[in-house]
Amino acid sequence: MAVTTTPRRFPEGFLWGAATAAHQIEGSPMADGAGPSIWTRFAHTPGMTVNGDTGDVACDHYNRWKEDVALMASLGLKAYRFSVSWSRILPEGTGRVNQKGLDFYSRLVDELLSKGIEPLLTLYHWDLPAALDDRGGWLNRDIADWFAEYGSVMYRALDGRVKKWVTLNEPWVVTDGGYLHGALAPGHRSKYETPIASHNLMRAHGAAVKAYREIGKHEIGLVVNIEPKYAATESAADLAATKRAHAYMNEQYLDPAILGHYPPELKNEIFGDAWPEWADEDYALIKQKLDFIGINYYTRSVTQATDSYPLKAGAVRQKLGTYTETGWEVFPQGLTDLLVWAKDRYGNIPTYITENGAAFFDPAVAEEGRVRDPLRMGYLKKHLTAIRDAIDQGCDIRGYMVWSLLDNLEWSLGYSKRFGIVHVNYGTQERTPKDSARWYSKAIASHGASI
Ligand SMILES: N=[N+]=NCCCCNC(=O)[C@@H]1[C@H]2[C@H](O)[C@@H](O)[C@H](O)[C@@H](CO)[C@@H]12
Repeated sequence: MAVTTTPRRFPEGFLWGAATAAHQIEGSPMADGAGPSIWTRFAHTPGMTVNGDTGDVACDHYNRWKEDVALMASLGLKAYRFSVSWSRILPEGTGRVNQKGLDFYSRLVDELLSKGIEPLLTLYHWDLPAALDDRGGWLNRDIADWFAEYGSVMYRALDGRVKKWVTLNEPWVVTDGGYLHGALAPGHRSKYETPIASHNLMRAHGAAVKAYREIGKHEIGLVVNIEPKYAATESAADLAATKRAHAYMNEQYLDPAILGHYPPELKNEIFGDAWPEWADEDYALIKQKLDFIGINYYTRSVTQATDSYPLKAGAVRQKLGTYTETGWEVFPQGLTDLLVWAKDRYGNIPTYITENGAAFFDPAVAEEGRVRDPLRMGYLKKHLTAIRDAIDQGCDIRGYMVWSLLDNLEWSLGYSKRFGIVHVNYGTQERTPKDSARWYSKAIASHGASI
């Protein structure tokens, strides 16, 4: 008997797109009256990035935005997730608006819409205006008002043309990288600053959502990077470490945003006396109704007890695992597990996979103009299948944004890691769609049936 398999189709209206971030692709950080960001400063500080790489040129998207939108259209993208550089809009972070900065994003949005590509706009993707960092940045409680002011400028300018807004990209990485371990801008290393920065990020998120409800008429959400933690053994120590790691990365941001409280492990088992007592009005500000959440998924972590500070937990490399160029295990089942966990904990809020992708060593562009990246194609296939499985288990997944459209500046790792489905020759700025881009185009055109 012939076995008929229904095509692995995705829900009607599933939003197929790709994601980038301002500082990673735009270049020209100081053009047209923009102010410096903490990443302009950090990357120009000797030793902070691989090879001293900076965002001064990047993918020159600030000048090539029109051709990049044409490229997105040629791939059949239905959506494009990008971020706005706060210091292009408000060079001092607050007060004076730089109209030329606003005009850049207005033109970009109009071009996207003219090609039938839906814009998803992230207000904050790590590039804080340096002028605000000089005033304490995420350590200054006033930043909730500064961020709401910036958001309001953007809402008034673009709401309606932009119908899906994101306040923050990955508050966990901003805090863990920028304030605890110092690998990311502004490069602090303080157990005491970390909870304060994290809490102010969430207060700012709440203030920006509140401001949106006054001005906007569409949708706004929060994007988090979460990563399933699996205990390395059933020992009490490893189980406790796994619980701490899960609370610290996966619950720390969605819990206050949606449930109105932090996981108790943060104070009781991780930060201790470094965890301040927060006022009730802070929790009320943070807990604002969200229209959607964005989940950025890259990998899992098999977790054991370690003497790491202050988490006392760490990942165990899997002997039989497959790893990407950034040292992350390829584990698509983790995405299914995580989406089901989020559905059960947070009430099946409409969810977008706002980032998913991998850096593999890509060959140079072949003479016939091809870039063969079978490992990336396999990664995308497996993770889209994992999303299908989560949908079959009742998760309300509305779309998928591959990270990333273009090879780009991988923060402190500079240009040494390539996540793009489109290859960028940084010398000539030539874009070459990789095999994974061709594969992704087919997946979009077939609503996932070709996966
Ligand atoms: N172990 N381990 N864990 C993996 C933890 C992942 C944390 N990094 C991210 O999620 C960043 C996100 C960022 O938005 C983008 O701007 C970055 O370019 C990508 C790629 O790095 C990802």
